[in-house]
Amino acid sequence: MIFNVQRYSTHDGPGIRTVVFLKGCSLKCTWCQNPESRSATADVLYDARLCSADCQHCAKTFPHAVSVVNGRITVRRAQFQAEDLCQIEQVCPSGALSVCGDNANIDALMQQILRDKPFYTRTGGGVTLSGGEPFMQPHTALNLLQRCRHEGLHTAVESCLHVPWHYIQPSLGALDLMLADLKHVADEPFRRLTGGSAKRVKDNFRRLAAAGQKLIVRVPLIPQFNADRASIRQIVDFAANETGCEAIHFLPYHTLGINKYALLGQPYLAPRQPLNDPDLLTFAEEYATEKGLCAQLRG
Ligand SMILES: C[S@@+](CC[C@H](N)C(=O)[O-])C[C@H]1O[C@@H](n2cnc3c(N)ncnc32)[C@H](O)[C@@H]1O
Ligand code: SF4
Ligand code: SF4
Repeated sequence: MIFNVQRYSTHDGPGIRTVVFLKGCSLKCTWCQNPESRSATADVLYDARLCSADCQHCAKTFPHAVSVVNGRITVRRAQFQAEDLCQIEQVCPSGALSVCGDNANIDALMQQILRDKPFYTRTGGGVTLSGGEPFMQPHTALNLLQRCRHEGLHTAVESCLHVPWHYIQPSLGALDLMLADLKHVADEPFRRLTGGSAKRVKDNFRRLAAAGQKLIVRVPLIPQFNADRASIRQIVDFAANETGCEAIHFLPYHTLGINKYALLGQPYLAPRQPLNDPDLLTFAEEYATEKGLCAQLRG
């Protein structure tokens, strides 16, 4: 199940890349820029700004999932049946209702990826799997990585590492670069704001180090979570001492995904202002450099 294929990306590994976004994640980070990636199945999105509420085709076709209350459309996303999903975009003339997520045909996906092979070759680029958490679909991830490797393409994965090791390990033989998040090293804040276990992530970092995996650590800097000097010190110390990474990238918190929560009918629980703390970013860069890491701020 994939939800997007993005061509000509330059932020998710070296060179020009195609990024394939897989659905499903075992974390629920409150700040996630891709909330539509988190469930493993297709999501119904409803954008009230595009709906005139006049036609009411949706309520007539899917009375079990859509009703009209005081002239306004009310969508109960969980009530849509699997067979409704392929009709939704035909039924709604304005695009207010749409479906996110599709069962990928790997052959068709590879054909699409290979169209840009000249760009990858010229720039040292390739293919990055992202999400969601790509390793939540371990067989699809392995299949795609092996096929890209067979075609001579550089391969990368963006992962939160919050999965059982045996979901990750088989892919390592076909993986050139792991871009792995180290969101926090302390269990309490990690559990509170992502719903997961920092220990599981740290254990997987140690296993990647033991396997000699080429690795870049990424740290999203999130206010009221880890965007403070004490947390940054702890994270950088772990990255420097236990991961064998070649670089660390800090990603300042942004709110670009905020509108997608409304489309999913979910509340946005993270801060509404992006991180704006140049001194903290300078501190993070300098502290990581002091610890022997190649540090970068990424937009
Ligand atoms: C959407 S995630 C997908 C990969 C994987 N699930 C993960 O979290 O590493 C891609 C990158 O975006 C970062 N990210 C997600 N939401 C963000 C936000 N609101 N601000 C800054 N970075 C964010 C993640 O930390 C991760 O490095
Ligand atoms: S079919 Fe689309 S435009 Fe028409 S009422 Fe339903 S959501 Fe609105
Ligand atoms: S791990 Fe990544 S995809 Fe999953 S919720 Fe967190 S930021 Fe989103």
